[in-house]
Amino acid sequence: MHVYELNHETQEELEKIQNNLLLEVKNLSLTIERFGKGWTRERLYVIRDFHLKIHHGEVVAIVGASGSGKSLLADAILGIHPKNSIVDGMIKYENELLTEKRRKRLRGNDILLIPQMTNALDPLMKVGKQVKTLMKQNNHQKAVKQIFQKVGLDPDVYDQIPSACSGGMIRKIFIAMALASEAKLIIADEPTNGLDYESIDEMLFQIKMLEKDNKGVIMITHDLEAAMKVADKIAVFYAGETVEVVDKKHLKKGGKFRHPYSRALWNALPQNGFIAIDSTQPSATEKLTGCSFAKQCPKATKKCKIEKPLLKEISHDEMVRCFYAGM
Ligand SMILES: Nc1ncnc2c1ncn2[C@@H]1O[C@H](COP(=O)(O)OP(=O)(O)OP(=O)(O)O)[C@@H](O)[C@H]1O
Ligand code: NI
Repeated sequence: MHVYELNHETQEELEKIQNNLLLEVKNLSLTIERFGKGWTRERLYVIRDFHLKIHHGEVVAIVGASGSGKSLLADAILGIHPKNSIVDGMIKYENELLTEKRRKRLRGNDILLIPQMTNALDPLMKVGKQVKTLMKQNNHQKAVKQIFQKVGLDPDVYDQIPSACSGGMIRKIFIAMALASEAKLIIADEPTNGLDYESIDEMLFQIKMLEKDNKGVIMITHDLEAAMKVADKIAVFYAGETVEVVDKKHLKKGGKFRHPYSRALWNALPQNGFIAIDSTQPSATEKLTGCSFAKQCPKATKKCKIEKPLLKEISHDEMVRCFYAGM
C-alpha cells in the first residue's frame, strides 16, 4: 500500500541532485566497549542505524535529546571517535568512499568541526592568528578583521587570547574560522548552546551566511525550534537511529512531522502547548527488537514491539521509520 505519493523527479533532476551531493551516511553504527560492574564487558550501542544526506549549500539539522550520542556521531563522521569504540557503515564524501586516508586529508581542510566545547582553541595564541592560519589565500590581518565584523565581533578581538573571550564570542570566532576556511562541509555541534534568545537568532543568521558561501552545514542540536528556523532539512535522531528526515518545505506548507517521536518533540515546544510525553530513550546497553520508540509511542501496536520498521523513502531525501506514519 502506498502511504505517500513519491515525487517523481526526472532523470536529469536526479543526476543534478546526485552531483550536488556532499556527504552521504548510510547504516552508520558506533558501539562502545567498556567494563561494567564486576569487570564484565559491556557494549553500548550509542549509534545504531544512522542515515543522512547533505548537499552543497544546504543546512541539515540533526535533532536529538541530550546525551543521545550526537557528539559521537560528529566524531564518527570525522573519524575522531574514542579508541574504545567501533564504527561501522558507509560514508561517502562527494560521491566517493571516505576512507581513513582520505578522511585524514580532508579533516580540518574540506571538513571542519565547530566543537561543542568552547575551550577548543589554543589558549596561548591570539584568536585572530588562529583564524588567519585557516586562510589559504588573502591571509592578511585585515581580511580576518573584516570577517570578524561580518560575524559581529569587534576587530580588536584579533589580538585577544581565548580566555579573554566570553562563550558567545568564542562561538562567533568558530563561525569566523569556518568562513575564513575553504571547507565545504561544516559540522557545528550545538552552536547555540548557552546563548540567550537574541544571540541564538544571530548565530542562526551566521549559519545561513555559511550556507550562502555554498558550504554544507550539519547543525547538531537538541533545540528543535532553532533547527526549524535555520535548516533546509531536519533529521531526527532517537535511540541512535534516524527516525525521520523532513524537508523544511513540507513543514512550511503546513505539513506535519511524520514520526510520532518528532511530533512529540514538536508538541513539547512552548508555542505548541508544552505537551510532554515520557520520552526516556531506551538504554544504550539494550539490544532492541522492534521499533525503538514503541514503549513511548501512543500509536504502537503488537507489530511495533516485535518488528523493526525500516526507513521508508518519501522522496529522494525525505524518509520516515514508522509502520503507520501518515495514517
Ligand atoms: N569515550 C566514551 N566512553 C564511554 N562512553 C562515552 C564516551 N563518550 C561518550 N560516551 C557516552 O555516550 C553517550 C553519548 O554521548 P554524546 O556526547 O555523543 O551525547 P550528546 O548527544 O552529544 O550529548 P549532549 O547533548 O550532552 O551534547 C553518553 O551517554 C556518554 O556518556
Ligand atoms: Ni554533544
